[in-house]
Amino acid sequence: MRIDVLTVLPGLFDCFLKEGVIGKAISSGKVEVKVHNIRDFTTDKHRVVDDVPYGGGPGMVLKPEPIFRAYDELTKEGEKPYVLLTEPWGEKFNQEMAVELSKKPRLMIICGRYEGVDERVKSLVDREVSIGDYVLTGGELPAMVIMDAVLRLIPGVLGNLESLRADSFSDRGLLGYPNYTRPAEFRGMKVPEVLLSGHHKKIESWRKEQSLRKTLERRPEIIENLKRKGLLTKEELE
Ligand SMILES: CC(C)N1CCN(Cc2ccc(Cn3ccc4ccc(-c5n[nH]c(N)c5C#N)cc43)cc2)CC1
Repeated sequence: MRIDVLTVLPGLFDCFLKEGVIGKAISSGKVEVKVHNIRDFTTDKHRVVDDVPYGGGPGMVLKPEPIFRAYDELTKEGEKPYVLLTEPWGEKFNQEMAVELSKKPRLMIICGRYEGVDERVKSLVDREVSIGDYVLTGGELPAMVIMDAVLRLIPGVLGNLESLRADSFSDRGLLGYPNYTRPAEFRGMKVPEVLLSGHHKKIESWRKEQSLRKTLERRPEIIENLKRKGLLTKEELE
């Protein structure tokens, strides 16, 4: 998969693209992520990317020309990307969308800033996406959240962890089971006996039960949604 990111703050992506699972996936060539500074697609001496809003109002708006120039330049060759725009009021990003996006061969993520982008930029956009009902200062962190959730689903990115994942709980949006590691007792708090038993079938069913119980307690709508889609097995429903 290739992802092109358009932003006026490219430096925000430096650590994200170098460290951890995502950093390894990029350095090993499993995925390609290119971050482009929208300013590099301006033509004036001052490299202006924003302007005051028509009709008045606070703040500045990202101009359409540099973004369109970037899009035209980056789509001259190769497959046309599926274009996302991060927006405070976009469609809510979730695991289902991450799975769908992970199947696209090429994505482009346009990161807004200031009061957002000129409305005409949306003629390039396939999906306006929000990562949640809270207000951030720009679209770069949402772009990293989206890329993280999508790229971890690309085969080979998680390495051997993929094969260890018996049932893709998290990929169905279920909350995770409790994790423990050594020591077996810490400040009087013991690791559940079943996890020390070495009985894999019992461990697996304990983890499944814990995940379903936690999801039912904290996010019952996820269970209802999976029920409606027939994505819960008979024993999971008991
Ligand atoms: C009247 C006047 C005082 N109001 C001022 C606030 N305006 C709304 C407003 C609010 C914030 C921003 C900052 N911003 C710029 C581009 C951009 C992209 C994504 C997000 C974003 N925030 N939260 C998410 N989940 C997001 C995602 N994905 C935020 C962004 C831009 C715009 C509404 C008008």
